Amino acid sequence: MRILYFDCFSGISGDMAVASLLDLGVSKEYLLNELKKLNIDEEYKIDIKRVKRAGIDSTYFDVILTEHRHHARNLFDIEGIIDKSDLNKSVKELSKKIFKIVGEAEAKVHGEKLYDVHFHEVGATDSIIDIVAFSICLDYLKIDKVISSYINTGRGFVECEHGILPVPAPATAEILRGIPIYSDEREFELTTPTGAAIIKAVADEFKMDCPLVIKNVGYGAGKRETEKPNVLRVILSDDNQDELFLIQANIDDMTGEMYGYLMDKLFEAGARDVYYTPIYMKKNRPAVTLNVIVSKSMEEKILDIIFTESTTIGVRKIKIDRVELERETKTVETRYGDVKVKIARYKDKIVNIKPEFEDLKRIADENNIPLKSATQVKCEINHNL
Ligand SMILES: O=C([S-])c1cc(C(=O)S)c[n+]([C@@H]2O[C@H](COP(=O)(O)O)[C@@H](O)[C@H]2O)c1
Ligand code: NI
Repeated sequence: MRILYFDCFSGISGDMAVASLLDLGVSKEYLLNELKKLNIDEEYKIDIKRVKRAGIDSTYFDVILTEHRHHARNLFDIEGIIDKSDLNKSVKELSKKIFKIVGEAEAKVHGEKLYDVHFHEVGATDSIIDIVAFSICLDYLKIDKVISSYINTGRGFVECEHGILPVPAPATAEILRGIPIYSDEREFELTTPTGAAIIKAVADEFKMDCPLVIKNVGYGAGKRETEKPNVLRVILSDDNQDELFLIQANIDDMTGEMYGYLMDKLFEAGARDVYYTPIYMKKNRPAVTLNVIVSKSMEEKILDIIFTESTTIGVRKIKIDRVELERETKTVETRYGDVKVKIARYKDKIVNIKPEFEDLKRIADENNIPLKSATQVKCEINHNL
């Protein structure tokens, strides 16, 4: 599984997000060629260079506006530019999802209707390029899961076209509802509305202590130099090449509460799977087999938990092989909103299309409809794919 972890200890902005993915290895030429598909070349130039932030060599990405004409574009105009382009479907969907998050927050903060919000003068082109560039880079990396740290927003005040705003800026605060945030002593805006919308749109989870097998690390520079490194760090974790083991133990002397706790701990520590099977052991004792599937790099951490949190004094370890289908995750628009869908292929043919259960659950809750009805969007998904 390819996991991308966003380490937002100095926050996240649109520029930093794009820069971090370029630093991770996305082809610069590929990104620039894809961006041409937006057909707004005459409005901007792109500056990509290497800079140091508190001694860390990082990639810097900036959009320089070449026109001083004001493009007071609303969400409808921006969706039109994206839809008319030859960008691929996933890039279009993700770009529109991010823009909608920014638009909804601006609408809420300024008390306007979503499609009445005007993305501001300079902001429009800049945000279009940041958001679409990010979507192109993420699509290029073919990531299975995105995890983010808690978000450092910065603190103090920021001056922008509105005048002076508190940090996090009102739109940023609105976007980050429900997401864990914090700030340190730095009196700057570390997370911008665009950065917040990007992370909200793509992160499947927000957690600080995350087991990762580091394959590659990228650093995207923030605009200003601060004492602490003002960079967004991204970590690519890919344990697909890792050897896999099935660890088993037969246990007849634990309580149900202990089994529940043990399973939570094992998943948190990075087990690929944990399951219990009921068995009868020696002396006719009803008991349980603990089964844990784990990659070699996580094995020690998992054994530490088994031996401290269960009563077993030994385990069996079996090396296992897997046959995995090629898979990709797409976001599909439905009448109830966006749903993530996992598509699996066998010999180049689609053999399975599965909407994320969590998204169906959200649809059922938000629309106050039975889960059974939410699962009926499957037909719509097949049609819109
Ligand atoms: O232009 C507008 S409406 C605007 C609104 C807000 C609100 O919080 S409301 C904040 N800002 C500030 O503009 C810059 C640019 O942000 P990007 O996300 O476009 O990079 C940033 O300082 C925002 O806080 C602008
Ligand atoms: Ni605003």
